[in-house]
Amino acid sequence: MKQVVYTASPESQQIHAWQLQEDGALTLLQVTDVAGQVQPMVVSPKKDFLYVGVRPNFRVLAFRIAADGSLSLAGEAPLPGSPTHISTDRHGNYLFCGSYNDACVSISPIGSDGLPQAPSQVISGLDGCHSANIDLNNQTLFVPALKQDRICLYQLNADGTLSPREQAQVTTVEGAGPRHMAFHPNGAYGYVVNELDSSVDVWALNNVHGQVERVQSLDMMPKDFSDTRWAADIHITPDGRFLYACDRTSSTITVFSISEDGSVLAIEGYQPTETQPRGFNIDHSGQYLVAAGQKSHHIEVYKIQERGLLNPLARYAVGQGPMWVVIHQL
Ligand SMILES: O=C1O[C@H](COP(=O)(O)O)[C@@H](O)[C@H](O)[C@H]1O
Repeated sequence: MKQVVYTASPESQQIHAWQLQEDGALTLLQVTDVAGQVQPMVVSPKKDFLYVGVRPNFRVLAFRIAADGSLSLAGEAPLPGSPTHISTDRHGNYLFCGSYNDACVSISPIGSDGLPQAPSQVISGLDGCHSANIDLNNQTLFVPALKQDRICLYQLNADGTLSPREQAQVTTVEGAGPRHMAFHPNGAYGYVVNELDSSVDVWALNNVHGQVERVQSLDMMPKDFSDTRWAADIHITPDGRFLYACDRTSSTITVFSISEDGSVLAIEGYQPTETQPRGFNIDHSGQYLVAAGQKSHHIEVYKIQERGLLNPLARYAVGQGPMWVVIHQL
């Protein structure tokens, strides 16, 4: 399996592209200098573009991905606010952007050429909007509004509009601060990391009443942790067996195992990692996890072991302030 790891370093305005070798080693392929602070990134479902949110001139850049994984700028489109998180629908027809500072989520059509266009709809009033996550059947967009302790639920309509679902939102524990989300591969459960209390919630996406419902909340920090909680990212292995979430104050990745049906999490361990891990990701084979240290200016590769525990392999200097990691299967 040939894979490329992309890291975004906004302070030095660079995207690093690394070949991920079969043994987990990284080889630098390309450094792309970008006119702007690069932050969230996502690979198109058709695997031909890397979309990158930049600031302070808020826009999405579309980089064409060559056969070896190297990038070339192909186009750009405006965004309605500072891009905190970008994603696409499952078919690559629409790009979603969540903006924390501008409290909105937007949808932008993606042309048949793969290039995103200007937003066709902007939904405001989402204080601390932190991500936009389409479910596996491409029907419901989950949008955590961190400062409102709620996750808004929108239906993605055939005409490319978003409208509130009949169940328009779910709420977290007060002060939790929902941030990022991962879906179980069976499509029945979603996992949300809460920034402000460093907890993880398990959401049943279609309970017996056809509703989204919280079925478990777990503290992701060790029992003796007493500092400020500041969680960031969450990812699941492709086989749905393990889940990972990171906390930036303690620079820790918490390892969870997942019950076979996806409904129950259990903590397996805590992995010390790069200083202030704001972003990480898991490779497509489910063997490696790559974490970025926003304050260490390094990324670190881990081998995923039995019970999901992490074995550090090597660390690599990247640009300044790395905070987003995407892994692309060529
Ligand atoms: O995690 C966080 O994210 C928000 C939004 O980030 P931004 O890069 O879109 O500005 C940030 O303001 C907050 O302080 C931080 O904890």
